[in-house]
Amino acid sequence: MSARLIDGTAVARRVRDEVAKGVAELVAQGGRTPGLATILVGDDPASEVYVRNKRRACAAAGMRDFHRRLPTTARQEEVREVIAELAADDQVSGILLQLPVPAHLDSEALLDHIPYDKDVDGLTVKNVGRLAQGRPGLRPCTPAGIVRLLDEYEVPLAGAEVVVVGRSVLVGRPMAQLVLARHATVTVCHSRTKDLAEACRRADVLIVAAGVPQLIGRDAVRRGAVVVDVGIHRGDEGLHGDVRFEEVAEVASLVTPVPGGVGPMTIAMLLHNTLEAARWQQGSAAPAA
Ligand SMILES: NC(=O)C1=CN([C@@H]2O[C@H](COP(=O)(O)OP(=O)(O)OC[C@H]3O[C@@H](n4cnc5c(N)ncnc54)[C@H](OP(=O)(O)O)[C@@H]3O)[C@@H](O)[C@H]2O)C=CC1
Ligand SMILES: Nc1nc(=O)c2c([nH]1)NC[C@@H]1CN(c3ccc(C(=O)N[C@@H](CCC(=O)O)C(=O)O)cc3)C=[N+]21
Repeated sequence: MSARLIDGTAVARRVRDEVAKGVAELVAQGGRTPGLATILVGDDPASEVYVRNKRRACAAAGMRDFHRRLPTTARQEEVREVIAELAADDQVSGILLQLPVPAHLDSEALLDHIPYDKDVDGLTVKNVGRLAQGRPGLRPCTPAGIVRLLDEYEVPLAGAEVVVVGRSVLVGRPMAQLVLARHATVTVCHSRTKDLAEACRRADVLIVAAGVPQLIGRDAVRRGAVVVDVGIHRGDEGLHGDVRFEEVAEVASLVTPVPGGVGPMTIAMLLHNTLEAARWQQGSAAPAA
């Protein structure tokens, strides 16, 4: 392996320490303690793990932990009422509806009930629009965490060719917007892209969020490129991403591992967003781009 590893666990620890400091400062200045409310509908085991980790991290940073658990059978109105109650509670700075929700629920309609200044996932129409317009607002955690990782490793984005594989509302689209705001030349690939490997070979920075195990091999990576693997797949022998790590590490200059890459940053940025949201609600400016 010739690539250097991007250590997401280490950077995430730094971000979490910064947040803990920020929380203590806010409280020392007489502000309200930030609080994160997580909503989990149903009993998907992976979602349970994620939500548990988010809640722990939140408590470790000195924030209040609010949690609502609803059964798989919960009706749209029941979830909406829970969101409304949390929206009205000024101890709650951030509201996160864990996705996916059971298929009979309309997740877009539910997200729209989260006040935009408590939308720590950055998924409401208001924050998505703010990002698209290049205005300040709360940004989706995973792509924001990736930008932070690239900054920490001094990967230049201005003028760089960035290829994003995936166009989901949670990851691919906001990822493309964030690097565009940093003056990258952006290509977004998806399941209808004609020649994926060819498109990927353009990349100085290749960000893969397709949710397909082993999708990206060395034929899709230009020598010296930076490769960020967002995918998470739970196999018998542990976690894997969307990238064939061993072979890609032979040609890339920097690569994120799974686990220990993007995942820990997602949680760290959620805490960051919760602190920013609390400040915003208490009179500070909107979170900076
Ligand atoms: N590490 C972390 O913190 C996080 C990890 N994840 C993981 O990242 C992955 C992606 O998540 P998410 O964006 O929510 O997934 P979605 O399933 O919502 O989106 C996947 C995207 O990839 C595209 N795609 C699917 N197959 C191919 C293919 N063969 N070639 C090119 N593009 C393809 C789809 O295209 P189309 O639009 O045409 O269908 C779609 O745009 C998952 O493994 C998820 O578990 C997600 C969030 C956070
Ligand atoms: N509304 C919403 N917001 C999300 O941010 C969201 C979501 N729904 N649904 C699911 C995805 C997935 N996701 C991850 C978070 C942390 C790790 C993470 O911490 N991963 C560790 C490993 C953790 C483990 O061992 O399982 C790592 O990669 O090192 C991974 C994935 C957030 N998501």
